[in-house]
Amino acid sequence: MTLQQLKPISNLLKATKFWQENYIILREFKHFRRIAILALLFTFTAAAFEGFGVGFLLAFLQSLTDPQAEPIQTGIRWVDVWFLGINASTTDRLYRVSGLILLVTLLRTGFTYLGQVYSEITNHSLADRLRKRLFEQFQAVSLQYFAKTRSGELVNSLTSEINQVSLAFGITAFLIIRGSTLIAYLISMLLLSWQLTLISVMLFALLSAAITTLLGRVREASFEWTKAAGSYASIALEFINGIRTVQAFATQDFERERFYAASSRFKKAAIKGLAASSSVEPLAEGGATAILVGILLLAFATLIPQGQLNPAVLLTFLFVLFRLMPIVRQMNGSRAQISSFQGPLSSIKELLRTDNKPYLIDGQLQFMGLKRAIEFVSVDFGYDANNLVLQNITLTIKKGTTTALVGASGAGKSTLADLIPRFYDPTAGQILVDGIDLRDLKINSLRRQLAVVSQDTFIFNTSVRNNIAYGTENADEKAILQAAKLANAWEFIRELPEGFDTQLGDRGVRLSGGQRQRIAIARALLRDPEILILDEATSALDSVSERLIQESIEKLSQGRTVIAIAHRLSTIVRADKVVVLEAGRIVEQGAYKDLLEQRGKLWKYHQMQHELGQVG
Ligand SMILES: Nc1ncnc2c1ncn2[C@@H]1O[C@H](COP(=O)(O)OP(=O)(O)OP(=O)(O)O)[C@@H](O)[C@H]1O
Repeated sequence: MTLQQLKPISNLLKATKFWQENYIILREFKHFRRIAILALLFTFTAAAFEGFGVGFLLAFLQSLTDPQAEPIQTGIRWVDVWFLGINASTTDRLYRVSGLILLVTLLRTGFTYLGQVYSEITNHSLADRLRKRLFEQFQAVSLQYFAKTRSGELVNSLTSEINQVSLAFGITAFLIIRGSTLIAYLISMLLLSWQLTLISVMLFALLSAAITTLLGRVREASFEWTKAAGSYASIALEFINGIRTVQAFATQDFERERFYAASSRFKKAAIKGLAASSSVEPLAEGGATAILVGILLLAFATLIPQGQLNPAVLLTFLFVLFRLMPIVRQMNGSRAQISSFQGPLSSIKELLRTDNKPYLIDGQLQFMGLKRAIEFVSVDFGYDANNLVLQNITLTIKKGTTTALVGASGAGKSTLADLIPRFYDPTAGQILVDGIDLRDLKINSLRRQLAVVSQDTFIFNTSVRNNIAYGTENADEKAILQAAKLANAWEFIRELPEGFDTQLGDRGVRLSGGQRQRIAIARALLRDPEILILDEATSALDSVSERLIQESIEKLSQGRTVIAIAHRLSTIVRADKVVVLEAGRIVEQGAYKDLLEQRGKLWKYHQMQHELGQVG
């Protein structure tokens, strides 16, 4: 069967509610559909052999219990003569049929094995695709999304929830595998005795209805469980990330309460979920045993005395029923498990949705470098629509100049700077680069010409060398060394146990604030950006580090267009333009000297800072 011939089947599938609800995940199967189809083919072949096995078993039992009766035949002459040995002696027939049973069993187990392996491959390929899709999603959404979402929940989704979703699909595959065996058995049962089959099916249907009601509760409990797990992960991550603050503020008791409460909520939700899902199997098992006993009694009381059933058929029927019962039980257990994965499933589906998240739409034009100026034209911005953080910003930043942003904490300096690399888009107004709207430029072509040096530079868990070369392709050793020297970082790198090869971050050496900043400066120097965004450190450094950093920042700033979130008087004095922000509005802008002469906001600000002995 070619993939083209499967089209009608896939169209039928797409019309189902199951497809529509899970479309966002199911469409991933197209990337490994051949493997998925092979898994199904192997599974169905194994089921077919299961059916043949039952037929041969009946032939065997009949030859054993009633050797005089007409041997069971398939109607295919050569099969009946050669394999079933209808013309041979009873003993010979028994040998041949036993051989057939053995052969069919071997083939069945072989195909079952292949079916399982291929469905596992399908399953893990799905998890892999989903992880990568989520990664792409997180890369594509605007930073605004992350400002509103708890990172612990996102980490939980990327790790544990994805696994649960892939497990849910693994179990679905298992249900298909077991379901096809079940069908093979049902067909065999119908051929053996339609009366007994009818009664069994009716009783099992009743049992299944009872289980379905129970599954509703399992599903509900699973949503609570997912919520509790996400919230726990979030609190745990916050606790680990904030451990220094927790200890410094002696808030261990407060954090303990929060952590314990989250952990207990998690425990309670998990117990509730597991209690609900675990009640399914015992119910299924008890019910199935009762059904089996009922059928036995019925057969002995009516069908056998009336001659409608011979003992060989009853024995085979019972054999099939015995084989069938664990399958029904496992299938019900699996249904319970799938229900308990509804929470993670819907959370992953929610994360994959693209219609309810903010995205930065990439532009078409290549940024070829700044020629004249960056202009803000009546720019408004708010992290949410009804709360503007920047209002009516009109500002020109000329190429090659340094612009210092000054203002009280929370005035909007960082937010204004964040609009230039398009971390966020303006809510109203425009930002123009040489007359072209920032939104029309290819984001990466713009960002490649830009470096941000900030006080909270992220140091990756890798070597010093890789940390400096981060974001610069094909950086050679000489250039890295030169950048480190210019950034005044070489002095301390040289002292590290393995120099440039020393591992930094979690697994290695921890750097001081000033050292981190010098790594950031070296990183920016190597990148050689045209536009530099400088978020000066507010934290006080010792005078030596301060001077070293100051010096390297001056080197870094030479010949570039610099936007500095300025806390140091030296930066403000050197700036070509000073922009004073107050509650998201520009209240003054101009040359430092001119503004001081005007005795306006900057002057007042300056006076105040002088009294405190600082500028920032
Ligand atoms: N991710 C965010 N989500 C929502 N609001 C934010 C976010 N980041 C900043 N804000 C808010 O925007 C306003 C401006 O913040 P911003 O960080 O730009 O100020 P700032 O002048 O740089 O302050 P500081 O000097 O303290 O860094 C503040 O009221 C702040 O609460």
